[in-house]
Amino acid sequence: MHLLIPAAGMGKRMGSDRNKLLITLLGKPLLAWTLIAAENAASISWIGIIGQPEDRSDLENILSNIFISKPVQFIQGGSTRQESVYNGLQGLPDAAERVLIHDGARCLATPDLLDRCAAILATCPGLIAAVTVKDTIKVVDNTGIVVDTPDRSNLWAAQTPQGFEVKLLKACHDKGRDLGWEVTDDAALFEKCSLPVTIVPGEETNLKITTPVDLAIAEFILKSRE
Ligand SMILES: Nc1ccn([C@@H]2O[C@H](COP(=O)(O)OP(=O)(O)OP(=O)(O)O)[C@@H](O)[C@H]2O)c(=O)n1
Ligand SMILES: C[C@](O)(CO)[C@H](O)COP(=O)(O)O
Repeated sequence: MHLLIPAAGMGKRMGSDRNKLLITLLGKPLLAWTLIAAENAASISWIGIIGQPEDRSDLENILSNIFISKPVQFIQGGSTRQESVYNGLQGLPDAAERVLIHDGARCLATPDLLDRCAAILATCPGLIAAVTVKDTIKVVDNTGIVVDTPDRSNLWAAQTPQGFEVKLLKACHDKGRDLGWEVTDDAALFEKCSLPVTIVPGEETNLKITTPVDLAIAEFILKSRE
């Protein structure tokens, strides 16, 4: 299975002055943890790291300090996650029929989650790892008044990995670019094209490192795995 890792963001919400994936977490750059999970996932045979050119030497440095036995390709990122994944899809080898996409920032995902997604992707055109929402969610209008409380049993929080048939996802990205769709994940493009996206139970610990508090939680989770 081919794996694309979007790693070309900035980390504005982290308040960082450089790509947050280069921040050290328990002795290793954040992205190293994501790459180690990919290395340990038996189903993954090829890794595409989507990064910004200015981070290239730091990303190469990360690779030289961990053991990765699988072929790794660098692909230039774009100005949004959507654009980065678009570039990633163009950088896939021609032989890639299906692809998993996993955020570099979700560095706590386990190899088991990647392998489960890869196995299920053999049976469906698109999938998304997700977890049920624990809080009661409110819909609020622009004056700050609650207007709705959706039924929680239908709500899932999106994670990555997300996986797709490459031909279909490429067509969805092309359509999205033509029509000016702006989305935060690839499953949303599939949905907008009326293609089915299967839910795969994700992991509660598979958080996206977004703000400084996430770093502290991630460190706690990694320590508990030692
Ligand atoms: N132009 C971009 C923006 C984001 N990403 C990647 O997409 C994933 C999810 O994005 P997010 O957590 O929002 O990362 P940032 O864009 O870095 O964060 P922020 O929105 O706070 O700036 C991350 O692994 C990030 O590196 C990317 O490849 N290219
Ligand atoms: C793809 C994603 O990680 C799913 O939760 C997420 O949508 C990335 O973008 P966000 O803007 O940081 O939510």
